[in-house]
Amino acid sequence: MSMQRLCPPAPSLPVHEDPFLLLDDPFLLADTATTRHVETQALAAVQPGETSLMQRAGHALYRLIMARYPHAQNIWVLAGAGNNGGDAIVAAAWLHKAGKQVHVTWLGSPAQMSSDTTKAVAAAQQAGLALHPLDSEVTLPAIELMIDGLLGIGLTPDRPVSTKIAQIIAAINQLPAPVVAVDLPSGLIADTGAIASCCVRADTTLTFLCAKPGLFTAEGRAYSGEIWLDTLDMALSAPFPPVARLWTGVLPHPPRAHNTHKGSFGDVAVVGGADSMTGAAILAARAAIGAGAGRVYVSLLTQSPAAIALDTLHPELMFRTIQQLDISKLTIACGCGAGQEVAHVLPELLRKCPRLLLDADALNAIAADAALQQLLKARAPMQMTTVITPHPLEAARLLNITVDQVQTSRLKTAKTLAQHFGCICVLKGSGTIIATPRQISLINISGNGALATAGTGDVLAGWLTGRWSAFPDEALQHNMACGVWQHGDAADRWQQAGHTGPLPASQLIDWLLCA
Ligand SMILES: NC(=O)C1=CN([C@@H]2O[C@H](COP(=O)(O)OP(=O)(O)OC[C@H]3O[C@@H](n4cnc5c(N)ncnc54)[C@H](OP(=O)(O)O)[C@@H]3O)[C@@H](O)[C@H]2O)[C@@H](O)CC1
Ligand SMILES: Nc1ncnc2c1ncn2[C@@H]1O[C@H](COP(=O)(O)OP(=O)(O)O)[C@@H](O)[C@H]1O
Ligand SMILES: [K+]
Repeated sequence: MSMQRLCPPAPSLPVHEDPFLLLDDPFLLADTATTRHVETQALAAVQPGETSLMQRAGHALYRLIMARYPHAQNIWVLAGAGNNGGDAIVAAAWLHKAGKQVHVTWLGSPAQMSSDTTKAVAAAQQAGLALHPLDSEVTLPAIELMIDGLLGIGLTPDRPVSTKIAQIIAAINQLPAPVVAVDLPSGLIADTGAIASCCVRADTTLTFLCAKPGLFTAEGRAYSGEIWLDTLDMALSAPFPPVARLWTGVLPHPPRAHNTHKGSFGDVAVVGGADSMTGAAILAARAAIGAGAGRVYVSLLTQSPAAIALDTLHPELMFRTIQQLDISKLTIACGCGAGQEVAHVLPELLRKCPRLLLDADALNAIAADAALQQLLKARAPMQMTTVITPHPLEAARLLNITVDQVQTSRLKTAKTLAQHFGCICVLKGSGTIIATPRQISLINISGNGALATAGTGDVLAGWLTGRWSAFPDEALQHNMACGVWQHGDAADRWQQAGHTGPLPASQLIDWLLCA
């Protein structure tokens, strides 16, 4: 069975430590250059008389449409001039043979067709299916389904979508009928998930041969809908390095053993909560205890005498000053609502804390101070481990680039930060990336816009720190990826329960705890 749904994923989590056998693992993601290599090899592997890759792709598309949209009778197929359009034309011919009312708008011309597209066009016409130029009117009474075969991996990323295609994309996005995208929603850049200038908003995307990272991060999730992969029955021999891997679940842990005690799960401190932002530190601390830490301390940075010294809803949290804590024995989350005060405590934390997660204001302080950057870089060689959890603006500040530059190259940005500072980088946002200096980057698949509300990042920081403290022997990248996945999964369950608005950060903790 070569077709499978990647997103939302099936509940099981296959963990592959060896990332070099592309196609054996549907969760490995390939960039366009690799996809083209795979395509070349796949084309060479097709024996004379066997169906071509385009025929397989078009037939897979037809099967998916018949399964997902069986009642759609009136179908508008938008076929571009390249092979993406060829795939759509093959599917259109099958749909026509199945008795559907199919209207094909084709932007290609006989003078500029690949040989596979030439065959697809000829076969469609032989089957009695007309291919209409753009200026002819769509005659379908009421369109029930659209097939977007305008642009695939051949989209030139550094040039805006042409006016003609942009107008078609605008028309598609205005119509109420669902859209099935061929390989990629047209306009989405396969390698990054950025959009060229406009993009088809698909309900379902069927991608071919290899899954592409752009479907899963940046704008990808918003434009791709449900994502399916068809490997076109290719069994390829040569290994290709993937660019990233999807992270789709949580690794199982044995239940807490009978003979454990609070000391078995480590101590966490949350350093943050400057004036008027104490809530951020409380959120992180509550999340840390929920994630499994044995004891959780809160070190508030506020100087206000009115600052809280007890969380009445979570009296298990202990309020201490940093001076009262033994930094060298703790797992610390620093930054949650920490304001500018954090710059004063960071040097000591960076020098002494063995397991340090840096978020928000801690990252902003480091971005603004070369000496702090040196201290951060010095940690890895001294066997001290760091996780940073920037959102795109914090990542931009750390690298002195723009948010747009971050969002148009999220995988590269996360890897650069991990390598530059010798840490694990959790680059937040839709399709959160978990990068390390050397391992393959992971893209988290869970989560949704309900998380776009203040404080959910503080909850993530605390949750990850709590997991780190409770499971110190688990491979850190996987540990952090599991925590990121749980955080997103809580928001997915919240939506599945029928909520449509934002998920308040304090409630997010409750949803994390009732997984
Ligand atoms: N590899 C695989 O796994 C397999 C690949 N297969 C399929 O082939 C697809 C790739 O086909 P492809 O190479 O022909 O490119 P494609 O996406 O049709 O785009 C080319 C067209 O887009 C146009 N164009 C480009 N940029 C533009 C812009 N900014 N604005 C406007 N136009 C722009 C460009 O025009 P030009 O640059 O020539 O002016 C040209 O007309 C792939 O996605 C998959 O569906 C399957 O059949 C089998 C397995
Ligand atoms: N649209 C979205 N899809 C998936 N995750 C999201 C989305 N918006 C926000 N999130 C997640 O919510 C959290 C927000 O963190 P952050 O921006 O630091 O917020 P704050 O600083 O207010 O706590 C991150 O984990 C981020 O990945
Ligand atoms: K497309």
